[in-house]
Amino acid sequence: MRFLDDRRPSHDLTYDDVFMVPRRSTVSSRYDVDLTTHDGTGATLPLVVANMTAIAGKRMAETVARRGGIVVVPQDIPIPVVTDVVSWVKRRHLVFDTCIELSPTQTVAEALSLIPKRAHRCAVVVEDGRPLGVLTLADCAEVDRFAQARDVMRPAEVTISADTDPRSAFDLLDASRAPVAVGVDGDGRLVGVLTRTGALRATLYEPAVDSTGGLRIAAAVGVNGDVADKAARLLEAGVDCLVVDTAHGHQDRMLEALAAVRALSPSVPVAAGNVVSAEGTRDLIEAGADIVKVGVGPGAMCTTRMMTGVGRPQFSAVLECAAAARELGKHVWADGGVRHPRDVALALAAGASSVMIGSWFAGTHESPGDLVEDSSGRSYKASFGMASARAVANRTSADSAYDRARKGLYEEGISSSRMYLDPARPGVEDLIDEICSGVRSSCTYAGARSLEEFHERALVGVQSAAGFTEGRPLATSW
Ligand SMILES: NC(=O)C1=CN([C@@H]2O[C@H](COP(=O)(O)OP(=O)(O)OC[C@H]3O[C@@H](n4cnc5c(N)ncnc54)[C@H](OP(=O)(O)O)[C@@H]3O)[C@@H](O)[C@H]2O)C=CC1
Ligand SMILES: Nc1nc2c(ncn2[C@@H]2O[C@H](COP(=O)(O)O)[C@@H](O)[C@H]2O)c(=O)[nH]1
Ligand SMILES: [K+]
Repeated sequence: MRFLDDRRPSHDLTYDDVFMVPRRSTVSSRYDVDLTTHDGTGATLPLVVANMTAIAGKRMAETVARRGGIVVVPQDIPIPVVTDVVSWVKRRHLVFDTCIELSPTQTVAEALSLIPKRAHRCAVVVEDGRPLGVLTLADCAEVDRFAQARDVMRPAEVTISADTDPRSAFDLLDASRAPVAVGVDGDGRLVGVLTRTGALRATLYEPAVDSTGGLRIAAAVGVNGDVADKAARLLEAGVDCLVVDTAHGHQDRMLEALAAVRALSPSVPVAAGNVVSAEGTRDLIEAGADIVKVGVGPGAMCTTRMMTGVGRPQFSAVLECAAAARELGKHVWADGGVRHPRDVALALAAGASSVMIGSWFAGTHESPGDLVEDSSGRSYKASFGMASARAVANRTSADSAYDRARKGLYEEGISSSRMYLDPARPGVEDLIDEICSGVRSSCTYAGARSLEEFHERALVGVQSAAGFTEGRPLATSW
């Protein structure tokens, strides 16, 4: 990456402060751009979902890995639960979504509480593992809440073998009025469902899979307690990347935790953070990190900068840390503060191998929380930061009352935030589509076919607040 006219600014910058200048290009299609990251995580997209309890659950993990990204399960989840989640995610189908299954006698009331948990907006009525029909929200409208699924369901108009190629599935769905294709195995047992858009996506994205063909997933450990034991159990569970995470990553306890993890000789990459300086990056790499997580204070749920004055504008932090990591043959993830596809593109231009996203994905069907409606009928999910009073209370629930009270005094995150679903993009895959379109297009403007070429060719300038505002679209007239 170069600054325009080699004018490197004397002050630090964040994403909104910068823009990219188009360059002469030989890339004639956005589909010619390869978004694979080469940081050893095996992701085919440069997207990592942040280890936040309100965001990174098993449904998110399945959905994101199917499109090529990777989800980090938070350190606050008990390890036996993480073990179950890892094995569940690895058993998911690579094309079909896992769907909600209802027995024929379950009620419409139950269906209505379950269907909003899936972006494909339906459930499958199943008997002895075989699909009987499909139930959508429309089928449940104006029906007695105690009516049974078998009396309200519609027949599965498109039932296909789970090894049907996605392009044929797309054509079948396009020619029908069915909301989903129901996928079955050779014995006619339910495998999952596929929407028309899902079939399209299956032709465009490549799932992030391990050597045995299971979807990839990462998990985090903190720096407290017996880090080596927790890390060993997560590796045993089969995680594809281990993340050692604490607010202030450039501290002795982190360096000791990394040494303990490295002593296990993990065969998967180890990520660690957070830091915002070249010195911090080098120290973490020297202690054993393959990937350094960069970002102090940019997160949407984060109050660190207001509480402490500590942090660093994220674009400069990523640029400096990525350069330091590259000198040592290692990588950085740009963690936090990403709200638009442009922010992802700029972090990659600055040299990040991947971009970590939390809150943006909180307001989607796939985040773990229940969908709630506000007084005006808009749907949202509740979210919270991992250093918020809510998360600290959860993390310290086994401590004595005194210790909990002591720890409860330190809060650096928001405990309750409403993340509204975008009606046009209510699923995480809709957001991934939007991000990938933006980033592919950024790469072609820079004349790059890969993320490495993008970093090499990106030409970045500094803009005023008015420059940023000029780039925003206008919803109504002046
Ligand atoms: N990227 C960011 O800007 C930030 C991210 N977070 C996220 O919140 C989650 C919880 O992190 P964390 O609070 O580190 O929790 P941890 O459970 O990992 O605990 C951190 C430990 O380090 C000690 N510590 C020393 N200095 C600090 C410091 N400046 N901030 C916090 N702890 C410190 C604490 O001891 P003692 O309590 O005795 O001081 C505590 O025992 C993580 O997921 C982290 O990534 C949190 C804040 C900022
Ligand atoms: N200071 C705090 N930082 C937090 C907290 N919870 C999470 N985080 C950090 O934010 C990113 C995600 O950023 P986002 O803008 O995409 O939401 C996450 O990975 C952490 O580094 C918190 O409570 N306090
Ligand atoms: K913030």
